[in-house]
Amino acid sequence: MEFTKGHGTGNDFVILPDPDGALDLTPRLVAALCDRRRGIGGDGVLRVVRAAKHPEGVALAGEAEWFMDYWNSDGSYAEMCGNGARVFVRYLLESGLAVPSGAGLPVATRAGLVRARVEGEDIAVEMPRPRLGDPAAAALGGLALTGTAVYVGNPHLVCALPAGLELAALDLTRMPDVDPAVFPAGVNVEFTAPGEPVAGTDGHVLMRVYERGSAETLSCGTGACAVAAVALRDAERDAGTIAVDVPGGRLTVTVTGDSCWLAGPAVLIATGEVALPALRP
Ligand SMILES: N[C@@H](CCC[C@H](N)C(=O)O)C(=O)O
Repeated sequence: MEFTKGHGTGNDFVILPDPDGALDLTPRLVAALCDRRRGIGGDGVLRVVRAAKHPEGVALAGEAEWFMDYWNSDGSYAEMCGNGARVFVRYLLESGLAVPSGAGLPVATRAGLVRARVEGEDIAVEMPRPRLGDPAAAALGGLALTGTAVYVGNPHLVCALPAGLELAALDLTRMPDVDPAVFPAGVNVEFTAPGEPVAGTDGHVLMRVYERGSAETLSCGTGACAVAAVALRDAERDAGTIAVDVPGGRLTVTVTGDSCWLAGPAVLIATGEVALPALRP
C-alpha cells in the first residue's frame, strides 16, 4: 500500500490514501504502522478518505470532499488532531487532491468541519473554538498540580508549572495521573511555563504534552489551542495571538470572537510502499 510520511512541528503521521474507504484499518494495523522499530513509525495515522465513503464523514460530504480519519499510535482514534489536520491539508494540496481556496479548504473530521488556508510556508487550520472547563488535578511523580480542563473537539488538561520548575525537568515517560471520573474518555495533558515576549503576539507559552493514545509527542496542535485559551483567560483577554513553543518548534494560535486558528509548518518527508501483510504480527 502507498503511504506518505509527514509531520507538523515534529508531531509525525503515517498518511494512507484510501479514497474509497476500501482499507480494513484496524487498531492493530494502526499500532503496527506506528511502531518505530517494526513499522514506519509515527504518533498517529491519517487516512485520507472521501467524506462520502466514510460512515463518520458522510454527513459532511456536501461541504467537504475529504474526511480526516485520524488514529493515535496505540490504535485508538480521536475526535480531532490539529497538527494532523495541517499535515492532511498539505498532503491534499501536494498530491493534487485539492486546490487552495480563498474561502478556506474544508476538511471533514470527527469534530466537524474545519477550514484550512496556506499562509506562506505554513498551513493554518480553523479549529473548534476551545471551551474552558473546570479546574482538575494532575500528578506527575511527586508533583501535584491543578490545571484547567479545555475542550478543542478533544479533551485537554492544561497545567502551569510552579515558578522555578523547568519543563525540561519533567519525566513524561509515563502518563500523568488524572481522575478517570473527570476524564472518562482519557485526556491529553499539557504542562506549561511562561516564555519571553515574542514580537507580534500577545503572549508566549512553552509547552510539553503527554498525549492520550500516543505518549509524549514533540507537538500537539489542539494542545497548543488549549494552552492559548488558558493564556488569554489568564491575561483577561477574549482574543489575541499566542506563540506556543513545543519541543518540535513553534505554533501560533489566534483566537478571535468566534474562531481559533492554528498555524505552523506542515511537511511531507517521504512517500513509499508498505507491505501490510508483513506488519501484521
Ligand atoms: N497531536 C494531535 C492530537 C491527537 C489526538 C490526541 N492524542 C487525542 O487522543 O485526543 C494534535 O495535534 O492536536
